[in-house]
Amino acid sequence: MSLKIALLPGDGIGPEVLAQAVKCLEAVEETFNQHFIFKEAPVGAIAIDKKGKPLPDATLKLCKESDAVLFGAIGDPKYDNDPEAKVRPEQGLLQLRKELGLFANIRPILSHPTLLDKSPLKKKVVNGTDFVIYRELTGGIYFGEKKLNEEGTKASDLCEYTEEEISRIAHLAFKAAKGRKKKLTLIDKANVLESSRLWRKVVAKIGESYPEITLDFMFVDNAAMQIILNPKQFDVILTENMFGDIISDEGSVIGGSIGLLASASVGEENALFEPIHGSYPQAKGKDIANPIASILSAAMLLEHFGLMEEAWAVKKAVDKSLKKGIVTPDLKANSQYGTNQVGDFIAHNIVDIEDDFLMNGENIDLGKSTII
Ligand SMILES: NC(=O)C1=CN([C@@H]2O[C@H](COP(=O)(O)OP(=O)(O)OC[C@H]3O[C@@H](n4cnc5c(N)ncnc54)[C@H](O)[C@@H]3O)[C@@H](O)[C@H]2O)C=CC1
Ligand SMILES: CC(C)CC(=O)C(=O)O
Ligand SMILES: [Mg+2]
Repeated sequence: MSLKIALLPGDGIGPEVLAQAVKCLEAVEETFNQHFIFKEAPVGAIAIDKKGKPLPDATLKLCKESDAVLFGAIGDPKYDNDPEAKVRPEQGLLQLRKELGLFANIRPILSHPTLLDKSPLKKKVVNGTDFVIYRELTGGIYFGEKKLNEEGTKASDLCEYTEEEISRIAHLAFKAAKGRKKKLTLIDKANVLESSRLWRKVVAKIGESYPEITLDFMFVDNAAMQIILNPKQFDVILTENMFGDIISDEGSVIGGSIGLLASASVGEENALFEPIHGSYPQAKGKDIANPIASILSAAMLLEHFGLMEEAWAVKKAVDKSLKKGIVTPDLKANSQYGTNQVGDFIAHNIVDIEDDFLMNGENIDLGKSTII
């Protein structure tokens, strides 16, 4: 298979972690005889500096012409610390999601057996956690009308949803639940927000056509507590844009580091893969950022195109780095391994699935994920 992949490194640690994902895809090319055509383009703060806007036209064009986008991260303190800034790196990512129609952001949250002591939560609480968040990505408060009065003393952001926007992601989430533990939890704030009441109504109606799925509802404030008290109760979580953003960072505490969590953003025609973390500017250029979230995002890209053996090989190599302790300092204080070394180790361990089977006699189950 030949795939055109747009690489958008972005800002901060984005370029460093994305480079490790590319190394792994190059190892997949060599090992499995696949062909990837990589083309790179600026986005975020670097694009504002170079081209005057966070999503230059040529970057958007490249993404539209590619089979998939592999994204690093965007964001820079010079904008975060300037409330008056007229243009912001984050607008580039939001515009890209909208333009590509990426309405569903899929964020798997898993505990890893060798990392149970990395979570501040009790081992018995996190052990066996395996849920996935379906976060609506192109609607809600991040995209609603923004207002600031002339005096600069009153501001508002509108949260709007249509039945259609809710329904298309709800169907994806119900279908995902069918292949999992058959439970779907809608997280909302329907006791207060009109938009959440529409979510409940639409999702309950759609649930009638998925009778095998147990549907329940949870208010987001309670959910924020339940995710760290009893994460194993969840299977598929469906939620709106901002709630999904917040609870997924919270969920990363279960796995031991946000530097492990990958995501896929999908729509009717396009797909983008990115870590859930941001540009972690404090770590830029220090070779300490965990590249695994980016590498596992590349594995999700492979899965998206049905390259299951290839994705499995990447995840297996990630597993090996975790088991052997070849990890960045977020997972092992004073670790001697940096972003690049971890990336090299994982890339070198992407081996042909048949060889691995013969060497280790392992019972390989391609349908079962290790980290993602
Ligand atoms: N998708 C994106 O590109 C996103 C961009 N951002 C932007 O990123 C910038 C920084 O935002 P923050 O709130 O500090 O979030 P962040 O996710 O960049 O960092 C928060 C904390 O998470 C940890 N962390 C993040 N990535 C890591 C990695 N790969 N390895 C190890 N530890 C890691 C670090 O402890 C860091 O202090 C802002 O400008 C923000 O707007 C934030 C979230 C998502
Ligand atoms: C920076 C935001 C636009 C995005 C974000 O925090 C996320 O998608 O997790
Ligand atoms: Mg976020």
